[in-house]
Amino acid sequence: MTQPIFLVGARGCGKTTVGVALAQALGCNFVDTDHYLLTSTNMSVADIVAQEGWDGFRRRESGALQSVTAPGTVIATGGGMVLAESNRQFMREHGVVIYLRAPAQILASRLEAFPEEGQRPTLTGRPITDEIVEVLAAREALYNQAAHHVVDATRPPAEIVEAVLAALRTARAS
Ligand SMILES: Nc1ncnc2c1ncn2[C@@H]1O[C@H](COP(=O)(O)OP(=O)(O)OP(=O)(O)O)[C@@H](O)[C@H]1O
Ligand SMILES: O=C(O)C1=C[C@@H](O)[C@@H](O)[C@H](O)C1
Ligand SMILES: [Mg+2]
Repeated sequence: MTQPIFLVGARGCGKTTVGVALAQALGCNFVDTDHYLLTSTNMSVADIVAQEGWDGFRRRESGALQSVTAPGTVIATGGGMVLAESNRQFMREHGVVIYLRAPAQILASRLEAFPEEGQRPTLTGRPITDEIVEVLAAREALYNQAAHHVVDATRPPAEIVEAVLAALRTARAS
């Protein structure tokens, strides 16, 4: 697999968790746009948003997407990467895009257990578990638009990796 693989989906769907395991299974590199921003700016998402607002963060994450995209790489994107049409188009044109889909209730329970507030500051001013319902409703169509494949992300990570590998095999065979 030389084409980059982009994982998209809401906060807590497992892009980072699954991405690490998928890269290992494929013998690929792994990068995470949120982690790339953290190390390249030395600021958390919350720091960037406090200094530059969400618009500033969105500009930086679009830049991060371009910087990390390379052959033989699994790329975990930030939950809002799909908001920009240019990012959706870039991912579809440069690689295979996988949407890890899970319902709001499951996302909320994962985020409640591991909030990581520095990396997931509130998007709406409401508590993270409340806002996930409205954020998912607003973005579901964008995740679907961006994706070449949609994978059920409610299962354990190892099973999700298997489902992604199966989707990639199907795509290669057709
Ligand atoms: N398939 C899964 N089953 C159970 N728990 C999971 C699964 N995937 C991820 N988790 C847990 O949910 C939390 C969020 O996962 P992760 O950080 O991978 O999500 P993410 O999609 O990268 O979120 P973000 O968009 O905020 O970066 C973590 O604590 C992780 O251990
Ligand atoms: O869903 C979102 O808009 C976000 C998800 C995280 O991955 C981070 O990129 C940031 O907290 C924004
Ligand atoms: Mg992540």
